This record gives sequence, structure tokens and C-alpha cells, in this order.
Amino acid sequence: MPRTLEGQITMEKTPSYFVTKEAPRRIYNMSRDTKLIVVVRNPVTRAISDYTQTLSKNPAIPSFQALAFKNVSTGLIDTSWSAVRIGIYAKHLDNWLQYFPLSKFLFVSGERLVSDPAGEMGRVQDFLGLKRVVTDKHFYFNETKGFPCLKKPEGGSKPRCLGKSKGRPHPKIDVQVVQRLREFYRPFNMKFYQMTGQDFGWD
Ligand SMILES: Nc1ncnc2c1ncn2[C@@H]1O[C@H](COP(=O)(O)OS(=O)(=O)O)[C@@H](OP(=O)(O)O)[C@H]1O
Repeated sequence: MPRTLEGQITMEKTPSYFVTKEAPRRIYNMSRDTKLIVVVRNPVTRAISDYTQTLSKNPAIPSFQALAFKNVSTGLIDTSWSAVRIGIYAKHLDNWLQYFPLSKFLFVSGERLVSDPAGEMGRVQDFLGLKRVVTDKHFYFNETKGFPCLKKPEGGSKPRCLGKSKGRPHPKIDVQVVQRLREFYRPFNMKFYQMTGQDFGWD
């Protein structure tokens, strides 16, 4: 990682850190002043999104339902499947709180990042102690993509949306499967709201 000079901040993005057991200790030992930003979305949608990504790389994988359940008839969820396990946010946060206080974290709502990107980016900039440079003026809603995009990225002149692998259509999942997963996550979500002091409104 390059040396951070006066007036600079160094940022690093690795989604898997949040769910990696050794990550908090290692980061703490590197710099206990590190600020941590975690983007979270409804864990049920997250699991389906995760599955969609794997499916796009390997179309031969079993169905979502076959992977999500240990036993379909009893409704027993397979928590060893990473797409399910990653969404148990309270459990992962608990591991981080052994090293970092809550004040070092910013939890960004993945849903609001889509419905109000400038609002969520405002929170990010405040958390990092930056001037609010990124505002409403930088985003527009792209009807084709179905997501917000940048009007004019830094150093470029053309509008820019995220790539094809972001915002893909999800396969249709049986409503009962979705319902069972919602029930599964509910207590963990409640715990996560309690721990963060933020209600993300998932249900
Ligand atoms: N502006 C904009 N454009 C496109 N997509 C957007 C945007 N904002 C948030 N999202 C959501 O980001 C989801 C993909 O991000 P990931 O978390 O999978 O990214 S990463 O691979 O972990 O870096 C992706 O999930 P899927 O919809 O399941 O593809 C999007 O819902």
C-alpha cells in the first residue's frame, strides 16, 4: 500500500474482509485508527445477488433452493453456504467489535445507495471528514440500466454507469423459499439494528 502523505487518505476495498475471521485483528495491528465502511443490503436479496453472480460464471450450478436448504422439507437453512452465511451481519460485526469500537464504522445502506446515492455519499464524506464534494449534481437515474449513474466522472466527459456485472436481473426464486429465508434472517437483522443503532428496514 502506498505511503499516505499529509492531506491524503488511503482507501482500500475488499468486500470479503467483513466476513473474514482474521481481518479485524490484522487491520487493528496495522492501524487502529482505520475507519471502516460497510455496505449492507437486505441479506435475502444479497444471497440472491451472490447466487446470480456465481450462476453467471458457472451456469451448471444447482438451483438456489437446492443450495440454500440443508433440508427443504424441514426448511433447515444451510448456513455453511457462503451466500447465506455472509448475510448474517450481526455475527460478522461481533467479530469486528472485539477490535474496533462502533465509532470507527459507517454502515451504508445498499438500498439507499440506489434510491438516494447523493444522500449516502454525503454520509460517507462526513464520516471521512471530507467536504461534501459529491452531491446530487453528480448523479442521474439511467432508465436503461435501472440504476443511478455518474453524470460526468472525474477526468472524463461522458456519463458512466457501473459495469454489466452490477445490477444484473435476478432469477425468479420461489416465494416460499424467499419467505423462509426472511424468517431465518429476521432475528439476526434485529440484532444488527440493535448493534449499529440503525434500522435498515429490511423485511
Ligand atoms: N449505481 C448502481 N449501478 C449498479 N448497481 C448498483 C448501483 N448501486 C448499487 N448497486 C448494486 O451493487 C450490487 C453489486 O455490488 P457488489 O456488492 O456485488 O459489488 S462487489 O462485487 O462486492 O464489489 C448490484 O447488485 P445486483 O443488482 O444483484 O447485481 C446492485 O444492486
